[in-house]
Amino acid sequence: MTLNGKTALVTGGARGIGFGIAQRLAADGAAIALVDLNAADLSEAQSQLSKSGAKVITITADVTDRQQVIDAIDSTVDQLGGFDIMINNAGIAQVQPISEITEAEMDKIHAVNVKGVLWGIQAAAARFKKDGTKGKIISASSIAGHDGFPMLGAYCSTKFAVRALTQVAAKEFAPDGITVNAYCPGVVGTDMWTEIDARFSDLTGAKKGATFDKFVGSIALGRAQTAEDVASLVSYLAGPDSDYMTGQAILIDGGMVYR
Ligand SMILES: NC(=O)C1=CN([C@@H]2O[C@H](COP(=O)(O)OP(=O)(O)OC[C@H]3O[C@@H](n4cnc5c(N)ncnc54)[C@H](O)[C@@H]3O)[C@@H](O)[C@H]2O)C=CC1
Ligand SMILES: CC(=O)C(C)=O
Repeated sequence: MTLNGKTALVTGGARGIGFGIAQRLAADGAAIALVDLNAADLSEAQSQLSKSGAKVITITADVTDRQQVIDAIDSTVDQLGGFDIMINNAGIAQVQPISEITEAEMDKIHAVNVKGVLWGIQAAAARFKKDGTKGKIISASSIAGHDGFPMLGAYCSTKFAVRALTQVAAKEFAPDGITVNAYCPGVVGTDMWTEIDARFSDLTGAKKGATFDKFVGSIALGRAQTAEDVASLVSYLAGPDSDYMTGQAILIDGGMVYR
C-alpha cells in the first residue's frame, strides 16, 4: 500500500487504460478522482471501483477546457482532502493519411491530447505549489510518441508533443520537488483500438480486426497489452520508488519500439 494517504486524479478515467490505472492506484491505497467527459461510464466505473473498498469520486469535465481542469483539481481537494498525483490520461485517436488531415481534425486532436495535457500539467503544478506538495504529474504518451506510424500522423504529432511538455515541465518544476513523467504504451485492446481498427478498415479495405492483429504481430512478447500492464508502470511512477526520476517518457510495449 505504497500510496496510503495519497490522492490521485485520473483524466479519461471512466474506461480503458485510465480505469485500469485508477484500479491499480486504488489497490496501492490512493483515494481516486475519476475525471471524464462521459458521465454514464463514470458512474459505472465508480460503482465497480467502490466495490473494492476504494474511496472514489467522479467529476464530469472536458480536459480541453483549462478552467474545467482547474475546477476538477479544486473539487478533488475539497471532496477528498488532498491532491498528490495527476494522471493526464485522456486522449483520442485519429486515422488519416498525412495528405488528407484537415485543419479541423488537427485542431480537435491537439485540443484533447496536447492542450488537455498542458492544462493538466499547469493546474496540477499550481495546486502542488500552493499546497507545498511534492506531487507527481504523469501523462499518456505512446509508442506513437517515439516513432512515426503511417496513417497516424496527427496522433503521433500529439504524442511527441506530450514528451516535449514532459521534459520542459520536469525542468521547470524540479525546484519545487514536483516530478513529471510519461508512460508510452504499445497496443492496448481498448475501445480506442476498436475505433482505430474500424477506421483502417474504412480507409484501406482491411478486414475487421486485421490491423489490430498486424500491430500485435509485431510485438516481441507476442500478445496485446492490457490496461493492467500499463498501470504497473504508472504505479511505479506514482509511488516513492520513482522519486529520483523526472522528465522521462517510458516505453512499455512488450517490445515494439526500442530506445
Ligand atoms: N489503446 C492504446 O493502444 C494506447 C493508448 N494510449 C493513450 O492512452 C490514453 C488512454 O487510451 P485508451 O484507454 O485506449 O482510450 P479510450 O478511448 O478507451 O478511453 C479514453 C477515455 O478518455 C475520455 N476522454 C476523451 N476525451 C476527453 C476529454 N476531452 N475530456 C475528458 N475525458 C475525455 C473518454 O471519454 C474515455 O473514457 C490515451 O491518451 C491514448 O492516446 C497510448 C498508447 C497506446
Ligand atoms: C493507439 C496508439 O497509441 C498506438 C497506435 O500506438
